[in-house]
Amino acid sequence: MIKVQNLTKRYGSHTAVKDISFSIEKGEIIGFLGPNGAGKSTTMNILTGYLSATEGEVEIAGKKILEDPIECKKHIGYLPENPPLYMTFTAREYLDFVCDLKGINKKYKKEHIDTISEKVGITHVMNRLIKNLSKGYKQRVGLAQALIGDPDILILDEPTIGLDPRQILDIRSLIKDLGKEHTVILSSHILPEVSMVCKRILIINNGTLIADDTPEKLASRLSGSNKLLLRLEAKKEDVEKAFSEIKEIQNLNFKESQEENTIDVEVIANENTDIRKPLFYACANKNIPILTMRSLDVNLEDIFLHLITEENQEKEG
Ligand SMILES: Nc1ncnc2c1ncn2[C@@H]1O[C@H](COP(=O)(O)OP(=O)(O)OP(=O)(O)O)[C@@H](O)[C@H]1O
Repeated sequence: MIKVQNLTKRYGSHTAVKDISFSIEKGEIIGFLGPNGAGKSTTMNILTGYLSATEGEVEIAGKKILEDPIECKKHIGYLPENPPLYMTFTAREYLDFVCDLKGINKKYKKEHIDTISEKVGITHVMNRLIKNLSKGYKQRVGLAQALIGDPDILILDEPTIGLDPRQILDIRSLIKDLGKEHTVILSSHILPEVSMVCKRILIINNGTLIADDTPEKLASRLSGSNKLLLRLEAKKEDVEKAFSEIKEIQNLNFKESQEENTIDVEVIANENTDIRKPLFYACANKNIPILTMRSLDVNLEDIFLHLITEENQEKEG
């Protein structure tokens, strides 16, 4: 659906995006992450045809954006960081205007606007002036604007910035729903947001793509192992004895537990092994009750900081 090849963007002598390549298949929800100034907005603006690249190519649905910009733009709905809303218009007037800009047939305009406003939950504010809407509703109108013309790709730049916690939850769940019918690229520096909504993550730092993977794979790449936390009703020596036969275990870290007669143990196992069953049988053989067994996942924040620090250190090195 989207193919980016060797994309570079220079502003004068400053290179904002350096030789980035990736492709996105139909129906994917991609998180585009990076610290401030990393090059996210520049990349998005090139994908949407607002900026031209210094070098490299962008293909949308098989067409090159430089050769066929109008055809490419028909596939894209864009919600910029600051949605281009006209404050003195009502929501309906504004969406009507966007329909005209996008060349929607007059006959279907009303029906199209009604369908979209229902989808983004603004039906009851359609006749209110945009300037009088809350920030959350303004953002919904911005999303409705992006959906006009039924584009198959949605590019959303920091869609929850400046919203209150309730509005953030609402917009996130709306984006998740939209992801069922659209290919979505979501730029954000809010890590939980990306891990909640996206199946694949691209991380950009200093204009360079430093990661492109699922949140789970990024996590295991960071830890290089997998960790489980167990609470067992046993003594440390008995646990050590019970687990001594399991070859995949790299390390055991014992911790004091809050519950009487129990012990917490962090089990670190080899990468790509699932040792839950061997642990269960080892405990069952020694009559050790398992009170808790859970994965200790590395969170996205850890991954992000690790990759960015690693990259910056390599550069300095
Ligand atoms: N028009 C411009 N002229 C010169 N430099 C620019 C211009 N636009 C962006 N830059 C620079 O290019 C780099 C990348 O900027 P960009 O806005 O793409 O980053 P970003 O990842 O979107 O950051 P943020 O999260 O802060 O929006 C930054 O160093 C920025 O200062």
